[in-house]
Amino acid sequence: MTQQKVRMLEDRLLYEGWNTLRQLSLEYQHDSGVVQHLQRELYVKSPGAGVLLYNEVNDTVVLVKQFRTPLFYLNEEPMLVEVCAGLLDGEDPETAIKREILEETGYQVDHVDFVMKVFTSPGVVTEYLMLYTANIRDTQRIARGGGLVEEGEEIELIEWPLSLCEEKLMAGEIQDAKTVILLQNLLIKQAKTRHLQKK
Ligand SMILES: Nc1nc2c(ncn2[C@@H]2O[C@H](COP(=O)(O)OP(=O)(O)O[C@H]3O[C@H](CO)[C@@H](O)[C@H](O)[C@@H]3O)[C@@H](O)[C@H]2O)c(=O)[nH]1
Ligand SMILES: [Mg+2]
Repeated sequence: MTQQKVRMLEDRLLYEGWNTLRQLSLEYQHDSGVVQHLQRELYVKSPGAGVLLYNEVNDTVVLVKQFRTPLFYLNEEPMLVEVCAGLLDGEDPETAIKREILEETGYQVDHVDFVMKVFTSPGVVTEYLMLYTANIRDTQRIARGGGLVEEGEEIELIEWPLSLCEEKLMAGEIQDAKTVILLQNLLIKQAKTRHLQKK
């Protein structure tokens, strides 16, 4: 970017809690040369990581289901099915996601493959997610998982055949964006492999 296009006039703290709400005043220069004054609220939130756990032997995917407050607020079904994910908590993303996998699902995973970094809501929220896939086997499940009760977590494990995930994706029944991205990524990779094998 063109730092010269944008100049910070003020960065004001509106609220500091679990996350931080700020208000930026900016001077923004359009390509036409017109300079405009913008005020933008910003929810400053630490980054996270998410992982698609794929069991190649069973051809299944392990997902988590948990209560999500924003959906409750919107009067939507608040128990959301997602890939395992968590906040980085100051750790490097790979260490953080391996810890989350164990805490939430009970699987011990030594290797994860990086897929992509995505900004989850770039108009308002600073959050980005580091997304991974990991191959798991039944024998790697060394604990119950379920999340940290002392932090208010109650996580149900779900193991769905990949074919069922695909059906749900196509029916628009997977509502969490990081989960949609990772499932589509796996399905595209598998389709590409099949295509290459046919050649
Ligand atoms: N006290 C308090 N605790 C909170 C608050 N918000 C979240 N927590 C606690 O913070 C912990 C967060 O759990 P993680 O597993 O680390 O994160 P996550 O909620 O699964 O978030 C992941 O998915 C999100 C949704 O897609 C992502 O937004 C996030 O970056 C991350 O990837 C939970 O124990 C939750 O109760 C809050 O406002 N107050
Ligand atoms: Mg989590």
